[in-house]
Amino acid sequence: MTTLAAIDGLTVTYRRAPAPALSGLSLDIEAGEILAIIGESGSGKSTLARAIAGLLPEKTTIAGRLTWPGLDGAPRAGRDIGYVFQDPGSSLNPVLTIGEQVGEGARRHLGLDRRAAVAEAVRLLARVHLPEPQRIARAYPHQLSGGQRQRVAIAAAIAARPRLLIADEVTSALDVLVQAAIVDLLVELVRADGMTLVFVTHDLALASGIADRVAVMAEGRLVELGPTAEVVGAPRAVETAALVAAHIDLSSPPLVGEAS
Ligand SMILES: Nc1ncnc2c1ncn2[C@@H]1O[C@H](COP(=O)(O)OP(=O)(O)OP(=O)(O)O)[C@@H](O)[C@H]1O
Ligand code: NI
Repeated sequence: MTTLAAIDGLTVTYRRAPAPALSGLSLDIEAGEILAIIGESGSGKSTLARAIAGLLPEKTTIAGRLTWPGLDGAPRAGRDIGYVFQDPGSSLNPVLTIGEQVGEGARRHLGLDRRAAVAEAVRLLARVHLPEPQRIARAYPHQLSGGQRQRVAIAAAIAARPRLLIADEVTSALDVLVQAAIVDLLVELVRADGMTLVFVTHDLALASGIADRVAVMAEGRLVELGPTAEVVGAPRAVETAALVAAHIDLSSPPLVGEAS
């Protein structure tokens, strides 16, 4: 297996924060894997995701190393890494058409002219299974449902054909059926293109349904990392065990690795 990104001793302290949000975190991301990052609210999942993508705010103190053995050099923002946020309403520009914003990445990074970029946008909108992609390309974000907007955000994130896609709680604002469809879409896209997916969620069931490996975070530290079935079936960290137990208490569908 090729290592796409190697994180070594990463410590992140936000400006004026009393304590680091990430403390000495080490983790390799393998090329082509689906890696889920789970943990309670405030455990540092989004901080890790943003650190990997180079999206931490200015004046954040960052120590440790992040290297990219799987890339030719440092990743280019928006090109080598695609990022999908929780709320597509805030990541999409309300005054640009869907086609303009999805085509923008292709125009900038793949050197397409305006016409070609619009055609590429329509192709991408079809890839994320939006009905009538030609019509949607001419629409504005407010004319779409939340699930459709999230599909648009995914199309925009993959427009420059990134090696790594980071999805941070991309389904938590959606209802359950739409959640499942969006997760299926992400898996379909990363498998088809050989992309690597970092899937951030507080939902262990959602993570265990798709991930090759699961990383469990607590209080800014990595407390467990392993193949999904092992982590879920035989948790070693108390924090993982608590997440599994909380899931069973909710009597949701069985997790991977549980006896049914
Ligand atoms: N921009 C920021 N400035 C200061 N502190 C921050 C900032 N963003 C996050 N934090 C703090 O860093 C810690 C980790 O937050 P982070 O958002 O990474 O957690 P998370 O696991 O993604 O949580 P959630 O599940 O709620 O999204 C928390 O204590 C949070 O309050
Ligand atoms: Ni978060």
